[in-house]
Amino acid sequence: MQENEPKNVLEDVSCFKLPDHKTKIVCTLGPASSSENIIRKLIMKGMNISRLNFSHGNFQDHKDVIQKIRNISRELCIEIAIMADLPGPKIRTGKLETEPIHLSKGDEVILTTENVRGEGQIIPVNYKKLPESVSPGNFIYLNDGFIQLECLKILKNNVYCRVITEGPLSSNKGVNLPGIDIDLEPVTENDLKVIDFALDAGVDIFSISFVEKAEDIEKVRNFALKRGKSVFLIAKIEREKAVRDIDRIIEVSDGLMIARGDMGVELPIQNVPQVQKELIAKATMKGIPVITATHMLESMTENIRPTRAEVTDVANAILDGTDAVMLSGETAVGKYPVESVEMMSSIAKASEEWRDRTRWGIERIETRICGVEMNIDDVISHHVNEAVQRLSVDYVVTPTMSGQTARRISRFRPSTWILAFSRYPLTAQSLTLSYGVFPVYVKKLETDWENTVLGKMKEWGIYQSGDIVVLTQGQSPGRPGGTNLLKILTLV
Ligand SMILES: Nc1ncnc2c1ncn2[C@@H]1O[C@H](COP(=O)(O)OP(=O)(O)OP(=O)(O)O)[C@@H](O)[C@H]1O
Ligand SMILES: CC(=O)C(=O)O
Ligand SMILES: [K+]
Ligand SMILES: [Mg+2]
Repeated sequence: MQENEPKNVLEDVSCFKLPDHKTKIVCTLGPASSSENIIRKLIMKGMNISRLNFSHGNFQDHKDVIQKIRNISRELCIEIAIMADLPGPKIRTGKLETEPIHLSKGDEVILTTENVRGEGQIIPVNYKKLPESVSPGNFIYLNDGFIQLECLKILKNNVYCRVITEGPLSSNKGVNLPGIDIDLEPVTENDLKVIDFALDAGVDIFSISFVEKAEDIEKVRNFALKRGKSVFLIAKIEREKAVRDIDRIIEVSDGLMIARGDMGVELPIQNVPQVQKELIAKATMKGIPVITATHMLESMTENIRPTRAEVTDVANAILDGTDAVMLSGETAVGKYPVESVEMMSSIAKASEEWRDRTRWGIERIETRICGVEMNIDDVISHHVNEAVQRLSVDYVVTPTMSGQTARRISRFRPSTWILAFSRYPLTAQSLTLSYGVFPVYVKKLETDWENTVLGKMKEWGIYQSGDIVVLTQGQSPGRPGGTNLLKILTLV
């Protein structure tokens, strides 16, 4: 395992603040959330991971935001991970002269691949092969599928369409051609440039858009390795191909994102909930974090209160077993970014309390994990979970190199916090994504790690005589995957 520079992680954490919920919250930062003031509030209200969508904004903007997040994270002493979301081969509309424009039912519009600004009925699109890819009768979707066009005819660089479903359109919105084979590699040249930039800025968590196969993930990992960096790679599942090849993709991914925005156009929209449930179950079994994304509190982009359906959607994703929930437009461009995170946190808290009480869905997870062949890590994590349920355990404490042990325990969604100590910055960073895990980066974690950890707990004032702590341990703390001991301590 490669050791990256600890640019992006709190060093020698001297404070300890457990949130009141264990579900992790990802916020997309954008124009509505790039000021220090808003970033500070988002962190205080529960953001764990900042997502920078490199489909928008420029490198300088992102660089400034990265610096601000780091400064404020240090000031508040709260670990925040930064995730760079790669643009991928997403086809988008170009720049419109005035925006938004309204496309009305029955209108005729022209999608052009020429390098022009959108005006009147002309809408530029950034995919040169559009005219040869579509045929009359095909449907083309704009803006996450909210606008539906039917292709009428193709003339040179122009695709003439009729508006079937109307709606507003702005610059740089997604164009989807479900069912049509598009000749674009999932990891583009532009993506590699973004990775280059992000690695230099100390970002090493990436979400890879429009993944189709395991090789897409490997391409990014190898690219980073050549630059001497370890990376944490989240496969964004938003294409039918990825859903079909999910088992191979999971094998090589460090995490999954259920990218429901594009998924809801690329797949029949009514299949999204089932895919969500299956992906969460698969990721949980594998012990990798899964993020449920897009439209979670969409109406809060404009309104201070969400709909009942949205609140229920967030709660249901948590009850399905998601590690993290994500906000997109709500925090990037919305009117109420801070209120949106606050709302997420309160839904998470209520859902988790109810689940801890009723054990809703938990037995299903346990049965699944214990129903197949178990390895040593599985057995240890299963017994940690047993201990948490039978004794009134105050903390689960685990030293971790790759993060595996902490993630395996987290799979059971225990009601106790898992304090995960690592001397690997990327491990500490990436554990911010896992349900119920509180990662701590420590510079030194040698054979006497138990004293280091208990010392930290004393320093934080959470060491109380009579507390029960479950510790896991490997015989050689330097080796990954070697956890083979479980210790139950009553602190004196
Ligand atoms: N850094 C940014 N600068 C400007 N606008 C942004 C930025 N990040 C997000 N947005 C805006 O917020 C909207 C929602 O964000 P989101 O991250 O879901 O992007 P998207 O373009 O819809 O799709 P995808 O996530 O598939 O790239 C975007 O459509 C865009 O208008
Ligand atoms: C997040 C994202 O890319 C989507 O939902 O499509
Ligand atoms: K993107
Ligand atoms: Mg997408």
